Amino acid sequence: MRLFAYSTVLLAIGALFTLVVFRRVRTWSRLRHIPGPRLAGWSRLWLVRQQISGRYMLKFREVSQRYGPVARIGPTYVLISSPTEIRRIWSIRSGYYRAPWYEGFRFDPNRDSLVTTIQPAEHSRIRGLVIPGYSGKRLMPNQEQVMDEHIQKFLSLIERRYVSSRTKFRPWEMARGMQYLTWDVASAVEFGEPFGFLDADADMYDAIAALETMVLPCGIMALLPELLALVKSPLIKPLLPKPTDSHGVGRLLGVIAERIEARYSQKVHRDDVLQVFMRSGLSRDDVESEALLHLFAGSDTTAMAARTTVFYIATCPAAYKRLQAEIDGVAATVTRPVISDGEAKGLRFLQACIKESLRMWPPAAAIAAKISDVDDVISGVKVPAGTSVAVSWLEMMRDKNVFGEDAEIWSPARWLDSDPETLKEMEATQGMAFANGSRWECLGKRLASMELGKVLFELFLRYDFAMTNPVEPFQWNHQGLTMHRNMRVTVTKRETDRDSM
Ligand code: HEM
Repeated sequence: MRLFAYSTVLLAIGALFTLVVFRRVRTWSRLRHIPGPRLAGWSRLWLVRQQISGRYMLKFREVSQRYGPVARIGPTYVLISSPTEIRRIWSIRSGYYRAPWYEGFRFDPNRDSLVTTIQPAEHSRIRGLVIPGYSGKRLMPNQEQVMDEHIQKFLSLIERRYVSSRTKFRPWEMARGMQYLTWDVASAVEFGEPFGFLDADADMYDAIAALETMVLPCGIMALLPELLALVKSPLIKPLLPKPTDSHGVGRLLGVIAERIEARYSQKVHRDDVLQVFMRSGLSRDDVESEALLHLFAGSDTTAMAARTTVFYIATCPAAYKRLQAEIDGVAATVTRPVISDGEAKGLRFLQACIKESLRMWPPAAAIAAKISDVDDVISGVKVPAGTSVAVSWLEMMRDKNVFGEDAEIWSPARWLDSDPETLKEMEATQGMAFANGSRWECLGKRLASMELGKVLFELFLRYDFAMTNPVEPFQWNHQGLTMHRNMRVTVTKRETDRDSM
């Protein structure tokens, strides 16, 4: 009897093992014609390892260079790098939609926001409802005014605390410093009231740091949906941050929940983004998700773009001089105390510096997998339906066929002296930094561009910037979004101290 029981168990284990092996081989063979790292074809653990390394943007580039424009990076994942093919796949009528990868980035594992909504019809419906909030029209006070107030606060903070001279050395940690600005702008635009990071000159409740640590688990859940299912389970859910926690993300969520509750119970009325979302016809749960997305999607991306631009300018003397000459040329005639958005947009070299920085290091360079229900041919390679198609951002943005032999170099002048045909191709490729022309085109592009133009103009008008530690100017970690640490900058006043340092 016992022998019978043992052999039944052994048989069951054997059958299960055979089934697993059979399914693995079947999955592997669907993309066996596509080259890539060997382990990647068999297991998602290769991708998980890249995610954990905090460097996958670089690794993806290496893979594209080694294996070509279509490379296999997972049992059901391919990585593509051709700018024209990426634009085609992301275009509105391509038939591609978001892969389940996006679901790993839900704020609440049981609820979607616009950015995690996969089904195209549902995505279009929500997008249509939130667009008025992002357009910034008819909001009071207008978003430019709100932004100007915060930029003034930001400049006054630098002036008070972070200007160095020969007798004072007060380096500025630009990574966090820029985040305080963008988080306060985003919250003020959304709720009519900032979180107060600039006033505190601190990461209030350690919320930004806590959020940064959450990106890695989200990235892993995006690759392993089984884990997402576990997180939804009653076993794990109680361990997740709650709005009642006194620190970190929990506290931040608590502040946001209080603000939303005050609005719904009509204790407060303001004509801001939140109010527009509430009037849009979204359910209260959806308003909460979209409010979080508005904050999270815009703050760190914009901060990252701003500090990368300062870094590139500070390390390129030719561009530095040209930018300062452009700024000085208009300084006496532009709107004070903060340049207007229209005026900043008219400064061609300033805009070229921003564009070039977004090209060299696109802030939202995630796996961003898209999927199709029909077979496709990408760069001449057959890609079966149901394959998740990821983007090799650096390889695309540094494509020599588009940007020329010096594609590897940060050179804003390329945006001013290229012929119209080349420029058109460059614009279309670089525009992918905001997913331009796609059904997922960034809804915050207007706000981000306004903030970048204004803040960079005002910073370079007043100050000189040098990386405090040129040997290791910063540390960084890439989890789809690049997070900088210890990006210490020496800020000096242009008029007085420039020549004496
Ligand atoms: C330099 C700054 C920014 C960059 C580079 C950027 C980039 C992007 C990219 C590439 C996407 C497409 C994501 C995908 O589908 O995989 C996206 C989507 C989105 N962005 Fe931005 N973004 C920036 C700033 C902002 C700001 C300031 C906001 C909010 C105020 C914002 C809100 C959104 C939203 C809501 C979406 C989702 C659109 C949709 O699914 O239809 N972004 N962004």
